[in-house]
Formats: sequence, structure tokens, C-alpha cells
Amino acid sequence: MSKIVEVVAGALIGADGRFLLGSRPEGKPYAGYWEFPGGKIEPGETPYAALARELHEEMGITVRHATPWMTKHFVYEHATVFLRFFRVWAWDGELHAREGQSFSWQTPGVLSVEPMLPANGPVLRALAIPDLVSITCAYEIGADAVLDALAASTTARWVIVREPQLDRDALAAFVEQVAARVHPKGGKVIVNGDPAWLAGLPVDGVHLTAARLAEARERPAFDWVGASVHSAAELERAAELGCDYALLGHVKPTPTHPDRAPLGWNGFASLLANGTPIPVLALGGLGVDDLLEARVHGAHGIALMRGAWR
Ligand SMILES: Nc1nc2c([nH]c(=O)n2[C@H]2C[C@H](O)[C@@H](COP(=O)(O)OP(=O)(O)OP(=O)(O)O)O2)c(=O)[nH]1
Ligand SMILES: [Mg+2]
Repeated sequence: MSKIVEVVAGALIGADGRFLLGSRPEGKPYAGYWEFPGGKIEPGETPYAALARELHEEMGITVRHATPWMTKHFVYEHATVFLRFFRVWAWDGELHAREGQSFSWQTPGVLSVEPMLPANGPVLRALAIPDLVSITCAYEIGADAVLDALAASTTARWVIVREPQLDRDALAAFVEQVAARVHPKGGKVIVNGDPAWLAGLPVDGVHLTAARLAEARERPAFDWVGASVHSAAELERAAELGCDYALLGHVKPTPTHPDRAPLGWNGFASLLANGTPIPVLALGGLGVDDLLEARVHGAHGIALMRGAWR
């Protein structure tokens, strides 16, 4: 087996939510392809230090806040690489193309430049997933509380419908009502349920419970597929199946799982210690205020259940 080249790369996230790509300079493999600025980790360097050094060398900026995000193992003709992607939230200095590269700010979900380095597909897809996702709990607070909150909301929300108490017809009716409030604002509706029940409904995706994930032989045919995971092995399975994201929890105590001990942030981060090829959202007993802490521990974002409707 050839040596694995360890690489770091950073997605700068602008205040407007756009992210930065750079073009690869002449003389390097895949010259002219678009990439996230970054490069090889030097011996003895931590990934974070390598990121800060590369972004300073290539673009003249000083990284102030960056958080670990996703990883990707990829075999190129020129090298086998292990990529660690970060999101860079704050930096000092203006962008300078110190290697003669071009820069382009891009809107998540609508790429306007090409070609992209082939390893980067999952990262581009992840950028389209918001860092706050809402999970319904009409069974606890009532359908009206959920539907009224969605009607009042002005943002494009991603909503996971999770109503295990509903039979097929009642679930279908509730999904229609959720979609009528979410879709006009550009949000997405993902249903935690039997994929076979969702045919013909206005849904953007399906969310698999850990049990359905274990049984699934192939990726269900929806635009977006997610899964709930509780271990590194389940996370690996979700990635293998081709899931777009995973929810990992529960991080803090939650009435949903009174019987099981929470992971805590350190437990959460330790399950991501070997990296994750799909974005992971933290779940369980969390509120909006937990987002920064979640990112520092490797989360793409957080999934809110009760916290989404307060
Ligand atoms: N920087 C970066 N590299 C990526 C991305 N995606 C991807 O597959 N790669 C691969 C391409 C290369 O094989 C490797 C990065 O190596 P590089 O040649 O850019 O490394 P470097 O900046 O340290 O350059 P050099 O000093 O060795 O010339 O990782 C990405 O988004 N950003
Ligand atoms: Mg580079």
C-alpha cells in the first residue's frame, strides 16, 4: 500500500454564508481545478497548525477560529490522501493570491465554477445542510405548536418529521401540513419513517432510525438521506450506505432517552476521533446556544427537538 499523504483544507465561511474556493496553481497535480485552500501536514504538525500555516502561506490570512469538520480518504493517481476539512469562521487580513491562484465565493448548493477536485463532492453537499435542523415533537407539544412555529418562521428551515405515534394516513396529513409551511421559504422536509410510506408525499428526504440503518441494503432513493447513529460503527455504516448526514447523540440528558447516559461533548468528540466522511449533527438536550460548542467538538451543527419550538 502506498503511503498516505495527510492533508488539511479549510472552507472559509463568510458572514453572508458563502464559502471560498481557490483554484490550484500551475505546476501542481490537478492544476486549474477548484479546491478548498490548504495543503500537506508537515511532520510533527497538528492539523490545526498545518491549516493555519497553509492559509497564511497561500492566502496571507491569519486564522482566528476554525473547527474540525469532515474527513475523506481518496486515492489519486499521484497520491493516496487523507483529507481533514475544517470550516474557518474568523480570520485576519485580506485574501492575497500568493500562489497566483483565483478565488471564488460560492453559494452553498449552487456551485458556479468547475472542475472541482474529485474528492470534494461530499463536502460541497454538506455545505448545503444548515447547521441547525429542527425535529418535530407534535406528540409532546401538539401539532399546532409545531405548525404555528413553522408558519411564523422566516428562514429556510430543514425539518425532520419524527412522529412515531402516527399511523400512515395521519403521518401523511401532517407531512403535507409541514411541507406547506416549509417549502415556500426554501426549506426541506425529511421524514423519519418507513421509506415505503413516503411515496407521493412532498418530501425531500428520509431519515433512518439506527434500526432501519442496520437493515438497509441500499441508499433509499431520495434527494437527502440521513440516519441516527450512536456509535462509531453506526456512523461508518451510515457513510457506507451513502447517507448525506448523521445525527449523533444524545449529548446531554433528554426526556427522549431517560434510560441511557448522555455522551457529553467529550464522548461525542471521541466518536469522531477517526474522522467522519459525512457531516455529523449533535443531538439530544441541546439548544441554539450549544452551536459553537458543538462545532468545536467536530459537529457540523445541531439537531433541535424541544429546543426548536420554544
Ligand atoms: N488543498 C486541498 N487539497 C485537496 C482538496 N481536495 C483534495 O482532494 N485535495 C488533495 C489534492 C492533493 O493531492 C492534496 C493536497 O496537496 P497540495 O499539492 O495542494 O499540497 P500543498 O499545498 O502542501 O502543496 P506543495 O507545497 O506540496 O506544493 O490533497 C482540497 O479541497 N484542498
Ligand atoms: Mg495547497
